[in-house]
Amino acid sequence: MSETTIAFIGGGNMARSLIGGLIADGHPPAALRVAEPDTDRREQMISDFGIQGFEDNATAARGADAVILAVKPHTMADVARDLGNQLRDAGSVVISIAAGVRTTDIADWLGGDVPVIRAMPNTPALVQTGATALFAMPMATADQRDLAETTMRAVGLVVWLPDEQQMDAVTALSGSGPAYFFMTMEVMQAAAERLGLTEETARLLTLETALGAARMALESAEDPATLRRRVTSPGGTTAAALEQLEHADLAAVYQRTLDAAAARAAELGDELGAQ
Ligand SMILES: NC(=O)C1=CN([C@@H]2O[C@H](COP(=O)(O)OP(=O)(O)OC[C@H]3O[C@@H](n4cnc5c(N)ncnc54)[C@H](O)[C@@H]3O)[C@@H](O)[C@H]2O)C=CC1
Ligand SMILES: O=C(O)[C@@H]1CCC=N1
Repeated sequence: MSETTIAFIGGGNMARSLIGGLIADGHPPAALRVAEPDTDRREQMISDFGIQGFEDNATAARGADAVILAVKPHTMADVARDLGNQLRDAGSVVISIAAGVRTTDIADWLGGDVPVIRAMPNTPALVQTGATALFAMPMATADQRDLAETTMRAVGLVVWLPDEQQMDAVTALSGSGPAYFFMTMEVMQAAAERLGLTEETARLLTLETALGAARMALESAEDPATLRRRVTSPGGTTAAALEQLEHADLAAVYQRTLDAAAARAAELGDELGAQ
């Protein structure tokens, strides 16, 4: 990737994943900046990645090609209001990764004519297998969209959304989604340990099975339902196992799971937009 200067405002979990993924993709650490008020976290980022760290948001953002707002949704209004004058004048591409917070609200907090791009990445960006959805305000230029896309593509898959409302569904699916798979791994490993495997054996087999299934589903021309049927011998072990998942109504559980996340994203947007 070219030496685009990217400033992260907020150096928490998601910024760390994006920064790690960008560096693994070859982005020069010297062209990455983070503004993080927590001294320990800031120093850790500087020593882990060799990037530039700042206590002050405006100093980090000054002259950057892209400014990624990576603070918690509730902190976004204050951060955007403080950076507004500077970002409006500098022409930096402003990308928010905050769940729920709408582009028009961010643009208002920034003080008006700023074409905000909203992104919903996920933490596997750290290992360059992230999945990011992007939405740009209509006033964003092709160059601004390109820069956002190139930045996020360096750490994984990118899709564009035609409608910002879909961002709540994306947040529920791929933004929060790694946590659902991690929880599945936790409980599968624990169940295998109760069946008598050692912790290490159960861990390795759980993780490799998850990776293998995801890779196979991605690379195969067949859909997951077909791949599932191929594991399931009639009267065999998988059939006995899947009967339990069907009994637990996994489809309903996942519908409620994604509904809850999407509803929370919409609620955050309403709550914070009223500020
Ligand atoms: N963690 C995840 O998997 C994902 C998170 N997001 C979004 O990314 C954003 C950040 O989330 P996380 O990294 O998980 O949170 P986090 O709490 O780990 O990071 C936020 C960071 O912002 C810093 N901060 C607080 N006030 C600040 C200020 N005024 N100026 C600059 N920095 C400030 C905090 O010290 C903290 O290090 C959120 O809006 C979240 O919705 C989006 C996709 C996935
Ligand atoms: O839990 C959250 O609110 C954030 C957004 C998506 C993943 N983590």
